[in-house]
Amino acid sequence: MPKIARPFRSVLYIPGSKPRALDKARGLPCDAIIFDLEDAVTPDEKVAARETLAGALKEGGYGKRYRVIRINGLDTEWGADDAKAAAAMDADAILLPKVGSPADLEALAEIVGDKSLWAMMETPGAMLNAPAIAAHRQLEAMVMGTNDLAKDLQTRFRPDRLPLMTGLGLCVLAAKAHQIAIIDGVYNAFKDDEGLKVECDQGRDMGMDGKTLIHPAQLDVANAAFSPSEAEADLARRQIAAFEETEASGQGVAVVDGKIVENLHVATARETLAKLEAIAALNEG
Ligand SMILES: CC(C)(COP(=O)(O)OP(=O)(O)OC[C@H]1O[C@@H](n2cnc3c(N)ncnc32)[C@H](O)[C@@H]1OP(=O)(O)O)[C@@H](O)C(=O)NCCC(=O)NCCSC(=O)C[C@H](O)C(=O)O
Ligand SMILES: [Mg+2]
Repeated sequence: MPKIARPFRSVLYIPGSKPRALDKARGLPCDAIIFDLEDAVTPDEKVAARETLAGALKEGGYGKRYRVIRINGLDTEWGADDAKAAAAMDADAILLPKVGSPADLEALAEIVGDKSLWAMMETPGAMLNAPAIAAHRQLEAMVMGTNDLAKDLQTRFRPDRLPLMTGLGLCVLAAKAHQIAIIDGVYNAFKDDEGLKVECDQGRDMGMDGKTLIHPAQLDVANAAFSPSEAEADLARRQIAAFEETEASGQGVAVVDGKIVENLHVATARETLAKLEAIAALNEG
């Protein structure tokens, strides 16, 4: 059973210092929002951003969008105060940047109590400690920080993300083993829909639940890429029907479109249809 079962196709970062963007998000088709107090906010705006964000969340209006607050690291001058303030705000989870080990999450839990936690996975150390981080009792999701990871690895940008693949793969494995959500990193060229689509499809194929985004123009591409397609839904329905028919006749394997269908394929087919229902429920009202 996943720790948190709901769509996270599109997870939009919004700088906590920008009232206009905070307001605009109330009407944007994103599954979740990360209200950012870290890298999107300049040092001289950090304290004011905390107040601005507290006001926006108090006002509400974010509907069914999952609300996550990214605080500054606990090793910075703002981190502890951010954590205390975030614990008192009306949000669903708190996201800690540059998590290196479960001890970092434990230090945050000491301040925020039993709040749900998310972890930015964005350092080489985090990649190597991914299984232990994913096992933390309060952790609901991992978010890939591919900019910081690329910086620490001293890689060059490549459309195929080859230099990041080991880290991405380790985090996907850890998240799946502990049944928590995993959200892919941002695509910086926010006007390049084509490139974004390629990266979303790659993340989806790896098993990511969705993509973090930096601009509203990226939402439609991510929502489409991480939703089951019509063809996938149709295949899922046909696989379930064929398998039930085969089972009724006392056999364990059906064939659809020339390929075998066993009970594990039916489990995947049911997950596909459940995901579509969850997306429809999110879009209602
Ligand atoms: C990238 C931007 C700086 C571009 O901003 P701007 O030039 O204002 O864009 P537009 O004029 O095209 O904006 C059009 C309208 O959309 C609103 N807007 C823009 N961005 C957002 C947003 N993220 N959420 C909600 N609304 C947004 C504008 O207010 C305009 O509204 P209106 O005037 O009413 O029409 C900007 O998009 C931006 O700041 N994006 C977020 C950047 C960010 O959050 N960065 C940090 C997260 S990424 C990260 O940290 C990576 C990770 O840690 C790693 O290591 O990889
Ligand atoms: Mg980062």
